[in-house]
Amino acid sequence: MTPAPFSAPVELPLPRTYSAPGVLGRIVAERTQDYAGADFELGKARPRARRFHAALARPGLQLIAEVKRASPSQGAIAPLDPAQAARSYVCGGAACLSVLTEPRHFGGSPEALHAVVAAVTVPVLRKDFVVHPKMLQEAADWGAGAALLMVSVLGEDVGAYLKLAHYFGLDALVEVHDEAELDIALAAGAEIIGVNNRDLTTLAISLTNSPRLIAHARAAGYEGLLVAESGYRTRDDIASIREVADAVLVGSSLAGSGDLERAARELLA
Ligand SMILES: O=C(O)c1ccccc1NCC(=O)[C@H](O)[C@H](O)COP(=O)(O)O
Repeated sequence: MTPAPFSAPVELPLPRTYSAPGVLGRIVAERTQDYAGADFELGKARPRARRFHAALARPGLQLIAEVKRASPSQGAIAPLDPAQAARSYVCGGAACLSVLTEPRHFGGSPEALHAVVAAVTVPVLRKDFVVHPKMLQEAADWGAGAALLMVSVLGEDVGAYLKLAHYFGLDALVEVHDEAELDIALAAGAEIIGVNNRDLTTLAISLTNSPRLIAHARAAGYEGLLVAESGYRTRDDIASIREVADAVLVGSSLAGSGDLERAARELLA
């Protein structure tokens, strides 16, 4: 695929304190503190390879398999070796990988991302709670092909973060949970929208959320890629999004399965 040239001048999002209710609010406050006063210089624009986008745009439902060792909803999931987990997921048919880099609640780390990028050739998403421009620069420096941007955290600032992700050569998975957030993602020009079934303030999951909002996005004329996220455990679970989503992002059920390659293959069968 020909790299897309970067043209627009970047509107740098000013680091500021974001807030959110519940568990999400606690994590966002911690990540804001982690990056307070971070050393950040914009530097040069980097070419966009759009490999993450291309991998998800292939025909059929694509799998983004997540390297997830723990979570607020499950506690400890599995003491995965990131590189080994990544190789197993790819052998099981994953098109892309998602790697958590948040350390306190998800057992993630920059090292996990480095290890995965070195172990496989498929594009890798940096999964974190982006609250500072430095986090996108790090994602690019660490070899990720994409970063997560959450509308529930960034609100209208997601547009500026999206442009910055592109400036750094990254694709962005812009995550929404309800209609209002979807409208913000659409207005921001998101090329890839993820619909989370998990309400991150209560941690409750509803598998009807993704198909509902995916239908809503398509009805609004959205032609970008749509990813269903969270709570999927079985082939039956993904039946409702198989024909409507471009990809499904799965973490806990694969990571905790004991046989990651087989679990990924069986989910996609
Ligand atoms: O997974 C959690 O408990 C969680 C809690 C608070 C904020 C975010 C959280 N998860 C992040 C994710 O988006 C999921 O890791 C991802 O969608 C995969 O979900 P699952 O397959 O249900 O592990």
